[in-house]
Amino acid sequence: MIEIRSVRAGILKIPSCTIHPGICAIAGPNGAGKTTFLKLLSGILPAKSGSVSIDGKEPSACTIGWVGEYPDRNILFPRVYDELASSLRFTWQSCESSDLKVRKCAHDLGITHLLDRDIHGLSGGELILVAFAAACIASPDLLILDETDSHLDERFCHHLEEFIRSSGIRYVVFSTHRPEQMAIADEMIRLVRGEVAEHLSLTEESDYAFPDHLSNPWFWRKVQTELSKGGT
Ligand SMILES: Nc1ncnc2c1ncn2[C@@H]1O[C@H](COP(=O)(O)OP(=O)(O)OP(=O)(O)O)[C@@H](O)[C@H]1O
Repeated sequence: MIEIRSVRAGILKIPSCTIHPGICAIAGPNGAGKTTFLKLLSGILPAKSGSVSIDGKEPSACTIGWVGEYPDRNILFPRVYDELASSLRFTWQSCESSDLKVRKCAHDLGITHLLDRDIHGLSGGELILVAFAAACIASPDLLILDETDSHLDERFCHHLEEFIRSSGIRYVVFSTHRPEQMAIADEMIRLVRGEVAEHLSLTEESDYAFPDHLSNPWFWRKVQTELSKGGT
């Protein structure tokens, strides 16, 4: 579990919050504290008081993958292939093993055609996919996606859940403004002015009342289920 206890950090005031293994969506209006919350989980932002632990360890002792809205700021290598292989370079694995991992991940994400491209010529969405692949290849304990979906098309967003679930990454926490994206999560936390206004499971329908069906993650869950069955 990810346990947050009596935390104050930046705008955040969180008495207690537990995130379970799986996919967790962070929702809330602009300035509510979503990115701050993600920084807290990743250890980038230390808590002024209280504690954060991931399976009993401090975030700094865990492998954290972070993909932001503008990943070009964190990309180190000019060629896509080298960026994807970067996290494997110092892990004592053979070049063959590292090459296989890079090519499998690129294949699974549908970005094999980008492997020899220069990072600087990529579109915003392609950059996100490359940063996402590089983060996943490192097998993080926690993968954080901060509003990455704002650059991604519907086809990829739909594919994202399948990829994440087959990746074996224990915790994925992402922020989004899109209810149809929240629908891929197992649980959702809604922040308002730095506080947890709601924290609910999306695997069991509750009596939570979303104002209308288009802002209701369960509505989108049903749409996705129908689409995956080939319905209309
Ligand atoms: N380094 C900082 N120094 C001062 N204030 C900050 C800092 N980082 C964030 N804030 C403030 O904390 C609040 C929450 O910011 P945060 O980026 O976490 O919001 P958010 O929910 O991710 O917003 P958005 O949906 O607009 O991206 C905002 O009012 C922001 O101005």
